[in-house]
Amino acid sequence: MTNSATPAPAKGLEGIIAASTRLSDVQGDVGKLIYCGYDIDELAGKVSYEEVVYLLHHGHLPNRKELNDLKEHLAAWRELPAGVVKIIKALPKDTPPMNAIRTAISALGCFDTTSEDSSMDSQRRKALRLVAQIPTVTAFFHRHRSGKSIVEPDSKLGEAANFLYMIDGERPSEEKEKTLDLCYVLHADHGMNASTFSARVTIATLSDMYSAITSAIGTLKGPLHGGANEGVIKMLLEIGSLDKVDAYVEECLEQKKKIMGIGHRVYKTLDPRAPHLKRMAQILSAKLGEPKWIQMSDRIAEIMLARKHLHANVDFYSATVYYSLGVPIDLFTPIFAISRTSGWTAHVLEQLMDNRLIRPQSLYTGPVGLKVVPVDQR
Ligand SMILES: CC(=O)SCCNC(=O)CCNC(=O)[C@H](O)C(C)(C)COP(=O)(O)OP(=O)(O)OC[C@H]1O[C@@H](n2cnc3c(N)ncnc32)[C@H](O)[C@@H]1OP(=O)(O)O
Ligand SMILES: O=C([O-])CC(=O)C(=O)O
Repeated sequence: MTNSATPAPAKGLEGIIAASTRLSDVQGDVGKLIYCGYDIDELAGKVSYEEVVYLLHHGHLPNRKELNDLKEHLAAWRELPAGVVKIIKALPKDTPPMNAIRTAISALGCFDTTSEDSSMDSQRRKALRLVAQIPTVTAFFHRHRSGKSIVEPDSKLGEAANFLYMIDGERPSEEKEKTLDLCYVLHADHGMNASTFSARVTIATLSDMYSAITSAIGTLKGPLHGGANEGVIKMLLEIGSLDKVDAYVEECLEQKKKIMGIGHRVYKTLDPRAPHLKRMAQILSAKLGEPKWIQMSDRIAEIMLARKHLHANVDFYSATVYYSLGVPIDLFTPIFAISRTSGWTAHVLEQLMDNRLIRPQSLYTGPVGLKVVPVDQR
């Protein structure tokens, strides 16, 4: 129901506070990101991804025993039901990995006999099990589509190392493992971003954990959200060299085409995750003898700041990090999803602890008072 006093909607829900959360605070005006009280700059390099998973799921950093228990659970829960492996192997090899992951996570719900158990103990178990299983799903699909045999998870390896092991079939170097671990830390949670909002909307109907995470994966996939990291590297490859950057960006601006990895709904200054990713990208690309990716990125960022007052976001430099690690381009967004599963599941648990259906209003702008004309007279 609307009338002339109804306020216009905030397009894209910009500026609307849709939920309270103790999980993360995105301070867009000053470019700060806080996880449960800790500044991302304080966490980066000091804690592992597993510690962040614990922080998000429990609200405090784990002590040694709590961390060891969490790692044991994660390692024990990585395996997939045979039925889900069968589904993954039946998927077309050329389907985008994000579609395969979305389907497999949904299928996991069908094979979990506790899927509809809404007790908080069961929800917590499912949350952590999904954090453990999404890397396996991703790696199994990748091996399947590459025509290679599946590599079973190695319970002796941590989350980052095990994922790299499952996709490559060999244990990663310490540098590779540490780099991916820090990427996971940086991507774990981010306030009421679109995919987290999807997860919360889904669980708020008292649906199940698998449905909520399936919704989130489908939302993260888009190029305006998590899918932008793949767009960034495709753009860099298309441009090809530093001397072609200016003309490329100018043409995009003229044609009102978006530059991937630039701009953010909340940050009006630099995304605080970007400098960490840029540092990693600089080190890795220099080692590979390919500094051009970072030089091109820097030039794009410089032009976009000068011309549009827009800054680089998390996806801008993560693209060069993953590319330099040798990760296939269409696994960039899945890596984001793997890490963000910790945040999504934490938000689902938080929503369930103080739930109310999420159901905003819409402003009707269509015609009124129409009369039905019989079908053959239309
Ligand atoms: C993990 C993440 O999700 S981080 C974001 C990842 N997404 C991307 O990197 C995709 C590129 N960026 C964008 O599309 C946007 O900046 C978003 C989606 C991130 C934020 O969008 P919004 O807050 O809705 O801003 P909106 O799209 O309305 O843009 C506002 C203005 O800035 C411009 N703009 C915003 N981002 C860009 C960009 N990347 N390239 C060129 N222009 C841009 C728009 O064209 C628009 O200009 P106009 O007012 O002259 O028409
Ligand atoms: O918060 C957002 O809108 C997007 C983002 O940076 C994220 O999800 O990490």
